[in-house]
Amino acid sequence: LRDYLRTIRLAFRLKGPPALPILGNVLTINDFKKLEEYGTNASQMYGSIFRCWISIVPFIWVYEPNHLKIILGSSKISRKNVFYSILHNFVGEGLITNNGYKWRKNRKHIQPYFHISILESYIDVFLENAHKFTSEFIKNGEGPVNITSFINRCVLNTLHESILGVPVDDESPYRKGEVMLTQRIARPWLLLQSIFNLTPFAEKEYHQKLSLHNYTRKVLEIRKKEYDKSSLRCLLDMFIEIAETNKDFSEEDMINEGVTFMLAGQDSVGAAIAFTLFFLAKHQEVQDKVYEEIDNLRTESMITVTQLNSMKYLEQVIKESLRLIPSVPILSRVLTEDVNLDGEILGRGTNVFISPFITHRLPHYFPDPLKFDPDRFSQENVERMHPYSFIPFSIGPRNCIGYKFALLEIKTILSVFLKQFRITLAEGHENYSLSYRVTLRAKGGIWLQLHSRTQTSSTAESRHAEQRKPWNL
Ligand code: HEM
Repeated sequence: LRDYLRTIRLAFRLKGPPALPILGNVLTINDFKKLEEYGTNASQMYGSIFRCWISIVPFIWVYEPNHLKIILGSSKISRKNVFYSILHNFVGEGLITNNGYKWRKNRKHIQPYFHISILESYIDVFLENAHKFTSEFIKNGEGPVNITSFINRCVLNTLHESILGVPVDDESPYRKGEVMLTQRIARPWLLLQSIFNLTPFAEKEYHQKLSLHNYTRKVLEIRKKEYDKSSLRCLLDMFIEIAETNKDFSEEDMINEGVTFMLAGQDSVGAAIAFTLFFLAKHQEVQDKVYEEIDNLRTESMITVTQLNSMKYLEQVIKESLRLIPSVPILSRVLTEDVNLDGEILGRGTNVFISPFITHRLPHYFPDPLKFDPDRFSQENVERMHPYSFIPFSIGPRNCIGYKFALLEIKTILSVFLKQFRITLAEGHENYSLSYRVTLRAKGGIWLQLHSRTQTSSTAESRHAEQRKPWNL
């Protein structure tokens, strides 16, 4: 109670958007235009921190890189808060939602499997799915096309094979699924589990979780039967290897983490690819430079980590796109110690929102912040950048474990696709409007016009598929 009263006193002193009695600011969560406006102008409107109210609970928004260094730089200062416990209902208890010993133990076990030398083994899967994705348009014409659902399907297939080790089938519950978190925040009485349990949403969520977990359990059984230590094919195989030597990594851990990785790597990557394509279609001169970089690569049958790492300009473009539209625009934490942010004391127990979206638009770190300019990420500019000013994958001990995986995947898909097609924006779709459900997305999708770069529609996909071993389910 004392911690709560301290935060209330702080919240009354700080500036923030106008709030309704009892509801506070929760209605804004479905007002994407307002969210975008606050996100873009926060520092000019409110200074270096501001408050909002989720019903009667104050949340403090923190976005200055020096403040983020204090909060995200150490796992002792903050922990994941009640919103992540709500996500337990969806993803189960995995790296994203856990705190303390459970999180530390699993992160330590899994981290080595995200070393670049191991990620290399996924590149075949990335490449095959990149060719499948691209060949859909070779077969079906050049548009205009809403590219979003094609990207999402490609990303789902890629994850299914690299995390679970099996291709997507009709039974896969990962094809659908809906996070209830934002709906619950918009109706804060649903944040009380006992009330939420009385609603049909609770039952839907329960069945969703059950099917995700049951399906993953079934796949794990298959992987166990096929397990061959000398050729680990997917992340579940690696989990089996961890469990062999670590008694504290149980079957439940494998399932919870399997579900977590499947959900963490989908919409985040899908949004990053879709928005990067949008910006490339809008900025032809940038697209030309990317094409120049990938033109020399022979991506038909193989691609290596070295080649992917050599695509420096493409990486700058992806980063600039993630700066403007970070797939995960808001994180949340509760402080476990008092912190002093330039003279403002945030007490233990204070809930904070951390917003990559706001940080990435701070004009004192990114001049002319709304301008799409990949040169911000040239090597010399990056050397001068505050390390906590660009945080699409978060930063510190709880950063995204999958960020290298994501960058390799995104680069593979984009380079194969852009080698085949020049893209422009479809008529009438020159702008996007944002919507938000834990990740950002383009309302109505991203519409592109495709222009084939080669007249001979080489069936690179089939050539590549011939070289890969078939999946033996
Ligand atoms: C563009 C793509 C991606 C973006 C922008 C992204 C962003 C993030 C962010 C911001 C966090 C921190 C979340 C928080 O603190 O609440 C995070 C955590 C995480 N991400 Fe990603 N992610 C991406 C792709 C992936 C992929 C492909 C995977 C898995 C293959 C993945 C797995 C995870 C996991 C397991 C965590 C929790 C890590 C921990 O707390 O130890 N992510 N990601």
